[in-house]
Amino acid sequence: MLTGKLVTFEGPDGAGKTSALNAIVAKLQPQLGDRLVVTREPGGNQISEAIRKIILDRHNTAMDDRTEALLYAAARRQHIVQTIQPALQNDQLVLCDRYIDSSVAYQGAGRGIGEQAVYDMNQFATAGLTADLTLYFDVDAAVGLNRIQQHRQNEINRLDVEALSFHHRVQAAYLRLLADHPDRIKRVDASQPLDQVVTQALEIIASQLPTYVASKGGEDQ
Ligand SMILES: Nc1ncnc2c1ncn2[C@@H]1O[C@H](COP(=O)(O)OP(=O)(O)OP(=O)(O)O)[C@@H](O)[C@H]1O
Ligand SMILES: Cc1cn([C@H]2C[C@H](O)[C@@H](COP(=O)(O)O)O2)c(=O)[nH]c1=O
Repeated sequence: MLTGKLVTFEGPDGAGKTSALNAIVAKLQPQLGDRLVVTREPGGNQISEAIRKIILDRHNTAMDDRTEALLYAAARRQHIVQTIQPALQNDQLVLCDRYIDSSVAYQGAGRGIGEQAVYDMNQFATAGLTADLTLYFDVDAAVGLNRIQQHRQNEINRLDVEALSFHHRVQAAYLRLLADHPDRIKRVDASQPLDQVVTQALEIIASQLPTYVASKGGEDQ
């Protein structure tokens, strides 16, 4: 039985997901210890990280859009089987940097393969494993890309260098997902300074998953 919880972090490139995730982990680690699992997509284990290298390599300009979608889904399948599922069976709280919504937004809308088609393909890959809670880091696509250009020049991948119109399609798809799944996806205002982003994200996690994370002023769990 999957008694743990899966929390996913989503948003446009440069929204600040990874920065916020690192700060959240620093705050939750003392409370949760081994009960906390932190991972990312594509990646999280040796096989999925190897697939990540192929997908994000800027030299792979010949990669077909459907090949890209299938590689993300393949990395996800391996990640679920090797990392996420065992942690959920072990009652752990899994914080995952990106998951299936990224595929729907980037491959479905960004590449134009079709959001429903990419979702359906991922149902095969995930066997229906859905996040319990998704934090959507909401920032304008241009602001996110600008942050990467200004501060993260050393880590620009094959998707980051796509045209602004691609990133706008991705952002629009995310906003549709947010509207369509109000129970699962919660908005974080990622245009705020990082410390405020982290506070808001932690408040949401505490309010949605009180058995894992004590809310501010509440008793430690
Ligand atoms: N709230 C913020 N305000 C200003 N800059 C920020 C904020 N959050 C993160 N940054 C900076 O923006 C850059 C991108 O942040 P980060 O890598 O956390 O984004 P990300 O959402 O994980 O991006 P990607 O999905 O492309 O990996 C980093 O240089 C980070 O220091
Ligand atoms: C999971 C997933 C990711 N992507 C894109 C989004 C980003 O541009 C990169 C991952 O890089 P990050 O620095 O780790 O955010 O991959 C995607 O297009 N589809 C997906 O399913």
